[in-house]
Amino acid sequence: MSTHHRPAGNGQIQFGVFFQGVNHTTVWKTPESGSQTDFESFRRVAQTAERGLFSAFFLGEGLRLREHLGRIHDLDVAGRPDAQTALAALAAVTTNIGLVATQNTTYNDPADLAHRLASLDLLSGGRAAWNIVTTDNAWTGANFRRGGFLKHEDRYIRAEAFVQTAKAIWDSWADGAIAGSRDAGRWLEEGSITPVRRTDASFDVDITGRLPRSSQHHPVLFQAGDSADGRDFAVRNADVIFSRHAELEDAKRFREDIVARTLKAGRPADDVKIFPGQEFILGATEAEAEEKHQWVREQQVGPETSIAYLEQFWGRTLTDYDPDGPLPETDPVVDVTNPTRGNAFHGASAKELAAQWRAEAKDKGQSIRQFVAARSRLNGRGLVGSYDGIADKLAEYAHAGAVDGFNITPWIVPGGLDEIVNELVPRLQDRGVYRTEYEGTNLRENLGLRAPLTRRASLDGGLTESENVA
Ligand SMILES: Cc1cc2nc3c(=O)[nH]c(=O)nc-3n(C[C@H](O)[C@H](O)[C@H](O)COP(=O)(O)O)c2cc1C
Repeated sequence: MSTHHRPAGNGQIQFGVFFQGVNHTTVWKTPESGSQTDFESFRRVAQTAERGLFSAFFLGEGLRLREHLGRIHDLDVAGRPDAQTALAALAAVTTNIGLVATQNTTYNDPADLAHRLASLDLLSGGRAAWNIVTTDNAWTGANFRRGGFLKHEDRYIRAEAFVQTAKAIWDSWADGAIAGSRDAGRWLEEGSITPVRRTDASFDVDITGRLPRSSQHHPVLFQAGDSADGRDFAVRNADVIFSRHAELEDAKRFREDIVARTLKAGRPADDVKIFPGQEFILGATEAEAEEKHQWVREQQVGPETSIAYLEQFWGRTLTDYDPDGPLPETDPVVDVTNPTRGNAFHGASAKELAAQWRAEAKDKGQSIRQFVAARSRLNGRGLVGSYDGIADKLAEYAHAGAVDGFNITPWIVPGGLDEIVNELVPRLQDRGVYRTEYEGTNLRENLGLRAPLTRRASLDGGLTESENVA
């Protein structure tokens, strides 16, 4: 792949916060841990993020409780409030931070979702964003009699049609749709709302948008999904990618791939921003951070969690195995690891994977628990170090143009951002790689985005020359 592009980043790092709600990557069992359903947790994280000039507060989505071997998974917290409801409440107690709702295109309907997102956008003063996902959990499909679980390729076909329809709904009100004067007799200018009629394999709709535009025209579009289909979908539709590629060299490779795809899609090289998820474990010194790191890993991967992790791949209960002993010698009872059950090894041979892991753990002298702690995806992504060391590291990311920001996954809620905002942010500002105030009044401006794709021709007469440079 070509490497001649100038870095797509602008030499700055922004932060978002990913309030995970449910996941074993948040430590929920210490006295400092809050509740994942208490509004106070959301409020405190969002307001701390805003004090730290974060661009976005981000919520995931799960439409059904997580399941494991046919049971509800409850080794960590279960249940979380609807993202848009939580964000609407947060809009009232924040003023600048963007409010990002993860919502899937497989089980929702465009007319309904587009309206709810536009409502959040208007009511928050142009701060809403939609993180578009397709959802890979088959168990979610069981909730729905209609539009149940879809094959991977079909999910992206539906996603494309879904997003095009949502955009058409958002664009259906002309800029001057509302009559300027109360004496005009009618509230709306004649012909100012264009009906949306679309019939394709996924939808058959005939609707009109129900709201005028917000100051950022329509919600900002994030995307999370890492396959080739997912990446191509992102460069056709999204403003920002929420990626898994946080480690520096991996982030650079991912950026290159996305820049190439973005140019191919006819967009300027820097048009799609990249925010990988990232965990920060900080301390005043390296030694302090390392000690905290060990503690956090022990909390995240308890004995039962480490067994449950392996069970996903073995396809059977392994509770008779000692978490402090070696990996099971028996082979998995499934042939292929099943991507629809929520793990990350799509289609790998379960037996081969087990043999590989057994050898790896033996080689390193690791117990089940140590192996899983080392393997847990966030381990590869965690940045561990002193305040100054991590600030230097992030400046390196900024100068390399590897990312536009990080979506921080706090390992504890609600206090997990305090140290980042109090200690790390000022050091980044000293290094000139972090904002000292919000630049704009809406999320699109604060992320440094151009106008929405559907609005560019009408605003600019097409892409300007500077937008076209690669
Ligand atoms: C960083 C990241 C975060 C995600 N968050 C969610 C989520 O909150 N809810 C959800 O249903 N899917 C989520 N997904 C999964 C996507 O919906 C998608 O189904 C999955 O990545 C498979 O698509 P892919 O094959 O293109 O990667 C996330 C994916 C990524 C990469």
